Amino acid sequence: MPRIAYFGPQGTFTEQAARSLAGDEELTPVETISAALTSVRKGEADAACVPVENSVEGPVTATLDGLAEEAPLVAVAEALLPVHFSVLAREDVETVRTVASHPHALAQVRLWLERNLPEARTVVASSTAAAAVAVQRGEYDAAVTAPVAVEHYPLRVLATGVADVPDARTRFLLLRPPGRLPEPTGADRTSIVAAAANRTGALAELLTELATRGINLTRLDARPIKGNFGMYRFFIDFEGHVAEPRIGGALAALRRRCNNVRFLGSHPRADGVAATIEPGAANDDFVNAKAWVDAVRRGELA
Ligand SMILES: O=C(O)C(=O)Cc1ccccc1
Repeated sequence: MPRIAYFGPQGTFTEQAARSLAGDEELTPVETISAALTSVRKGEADAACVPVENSVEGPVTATLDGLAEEAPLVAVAEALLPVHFSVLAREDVETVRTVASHPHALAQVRLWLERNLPEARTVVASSTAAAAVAVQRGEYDAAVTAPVAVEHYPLRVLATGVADVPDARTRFLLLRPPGRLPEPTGADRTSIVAAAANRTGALAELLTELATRGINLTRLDARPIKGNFGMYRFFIDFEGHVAEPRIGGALAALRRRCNNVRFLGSHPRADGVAATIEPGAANDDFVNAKAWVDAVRRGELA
């Protein structure tokens, strides 16, 4: 049976995302984002489900770095989950002195913790569910978890629906080895990672290639290139699908201009928001303009 490795253990937000993206695949929890990517690269799993960004803390750096290096993987689908947390504690705990969770979860409940558990020191865990496991084992007093965690880890529920930012969301990717791309839908996202040349204006030139083709960006993150102090690679998401002429043209231009470009996928957006098409930037505009140039080259038009 095909298998999806997800960032676990059981009861993470990523498991929820993987369930929403899975068909008949079996879901297998793994301990880290990097282990999920590795299991696909080794052929132990057919796909990996990992978080990529959230609206409070921004990028999930383990995912970005993991996609820029080693064998290429491409995103074929995404899920967008509203994120609010439960706080779970062991039955025997009277005063919560330690509260564990994934760093992105701790960042999203900082104010709530200050107000409601002022004596608690925060401790970073590999995931929200790993924090619940550690609480069960007696390592910490409480965990900030996904709402489903309590079904796997029977702890005392101190609070539910906890979120400093009410509309917080996290986006998750389903990643596979390169293969057939999802069909374009008109509401797609394309992702790349590129290392701009180290000279004045290089990033501006790269972005101009997108802007002049009427391509709307949805995310831009810089990450250091390890072992190369001061050098960065840029993760760029934008509206559209590589099958569309304006996106294909932009990727070709980036390939010419950048030291390194890696295609990270074109797939339907989870929110279904259709691409903004600027005047002159629709598929037909590109196709017709190319047909005109071809005719000029054949000597048929002036
Ligand atoms: O630890 C988890 O449950 C995850 O899936 C990562 C995460 C952490 C915080 C918010 C959303 C996703």
